[in-house]
Amino acid sequence: MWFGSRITDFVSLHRPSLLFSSSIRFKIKGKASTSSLSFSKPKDSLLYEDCSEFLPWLQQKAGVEISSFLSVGTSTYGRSLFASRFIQAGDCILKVPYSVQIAPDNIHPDIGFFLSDDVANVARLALVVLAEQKMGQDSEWAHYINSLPRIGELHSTIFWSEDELEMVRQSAIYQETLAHKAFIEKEFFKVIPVLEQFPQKFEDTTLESFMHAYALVGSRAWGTSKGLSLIPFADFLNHDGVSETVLLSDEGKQISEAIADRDYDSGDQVFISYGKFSNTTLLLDFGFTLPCNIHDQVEIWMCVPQHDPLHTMKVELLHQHFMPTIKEFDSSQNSFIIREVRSARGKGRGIPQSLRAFARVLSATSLQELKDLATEAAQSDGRLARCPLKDRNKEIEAHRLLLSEITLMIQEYDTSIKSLEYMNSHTTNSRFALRRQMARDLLTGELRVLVDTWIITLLYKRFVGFYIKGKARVKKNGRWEGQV
Ligand SMILES: C[S@@+](CC[C@H](N)C(=O)[O-])C[C@H]1O[C@@H](n2cnc3c(N)ncnc32)[C@H](O)[C@@H]1O
Repeated sequence: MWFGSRITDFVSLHRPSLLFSSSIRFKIKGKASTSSLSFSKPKDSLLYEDCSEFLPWLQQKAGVEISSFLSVGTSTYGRSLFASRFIQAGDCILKVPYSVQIAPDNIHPDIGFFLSDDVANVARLALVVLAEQKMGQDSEWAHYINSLPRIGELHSTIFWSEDELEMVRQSAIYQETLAHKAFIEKEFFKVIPVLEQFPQKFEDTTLESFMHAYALVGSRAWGTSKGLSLIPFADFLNHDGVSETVLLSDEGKQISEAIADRDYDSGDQVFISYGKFSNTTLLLDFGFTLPCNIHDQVEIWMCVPQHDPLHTMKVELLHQHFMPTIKEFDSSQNSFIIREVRSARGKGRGIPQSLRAFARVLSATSLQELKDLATEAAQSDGRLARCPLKDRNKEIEAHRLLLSEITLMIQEYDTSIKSLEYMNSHTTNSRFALRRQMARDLLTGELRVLVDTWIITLLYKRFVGFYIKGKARVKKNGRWEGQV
């Protein structure tokens, strides 16, 4: 679906972990099949707060109408936008001019002068937020800045305590969180000279407040055609994993706008899609999870064991064929992302080819087999072990290795999820309870993907086994002989 040719660009909520991709675009695809997932809450469950001054303030600042369809309120997701009248699919529900968006170039030129080029846009925008916060009511953006979540109100795993993080140690998010925190810390050290140069603006800034501002930007700035921007009002829209509404950027008219993908009754909460994100991304970058996320995925680590007599040759072969290795851990380890398979016929993203290839290399027991794999790769497109092994028993062995790895992971995930149940089950700490629920959503989603993959791997292994039986049995003199 394409909403008019005058629209020049899609914009997407910025992903901090994709800091170096300047423009991230998400195409609108066919509607995903999760009709059971509905994010519209019953109207009486909404906690309306008086946010009625926000839109008139922004419209006055912009000098144009921004929306006649939406009003600002509060729901269980924090600040939210609601239909103030019936919305029909295709209606343009908001138009926010570039003039009332906050971009890195809003940074005061004197401050910008002292910033080194390698300070990324997220950090620059975080400095704008910090400077405006410091100005308090004197800020021209005070209405907006005051409406943003405060320290302690964000739930990205970068703000989780060590004990809380322990809940998700099983998931790739654990290492990603540590890496992301280290990255933000580096950005902080880069901007310290600027903070010291302008004490009147930044004297109270600490690593904690910088991280908060950084996470605010990361969870609500949009990658637009003019770079990264905070778009007041539009950033009150919450995420629905199956929504087809995205924020669009019209460079000609210098506005960002959103088109409703469905009908909404007056009073319904209106949603948008931040992108096709797994719970790992949602939790790390936005501080929330979906209970049943159709974009769930899991990272699986495979390694060539040190005790394998062909260890060195296998690692070398994998290197030669560009299998990425993670040097910080162990040069013989590889990580693979497994995504959910969405239909009984195996349509969608199941076991990645690279993972099967890795398992095939792993199952080799002689130098000759490795040489054969290298020759086969050289004779085809250069990629290693992309086709089933000619020796079916070897193919079965490769998938048996995969199965045992996945089985182990399933057991570990199961143990972690069970331990969440027993953990302070009567806790009165609502923040901990919320984070524990997020940990549960994350781990159960990843476990679901693992179980699906386990079934597919098992079926494949069985199928190859039947094939061998069929080949090996030969009818001689009217009688079946050979391997059964
Ligand atoms: C762009 S802001 C949306 C407005 C936000 N609710 C607020 O209070 O300002 C993104 C934040 O909204 C919240 N959020 C958005 N969609 C959500 C969802 N489906 N479930 C839970 N929280 C959500 C998360 O806290 C996220 O970091």
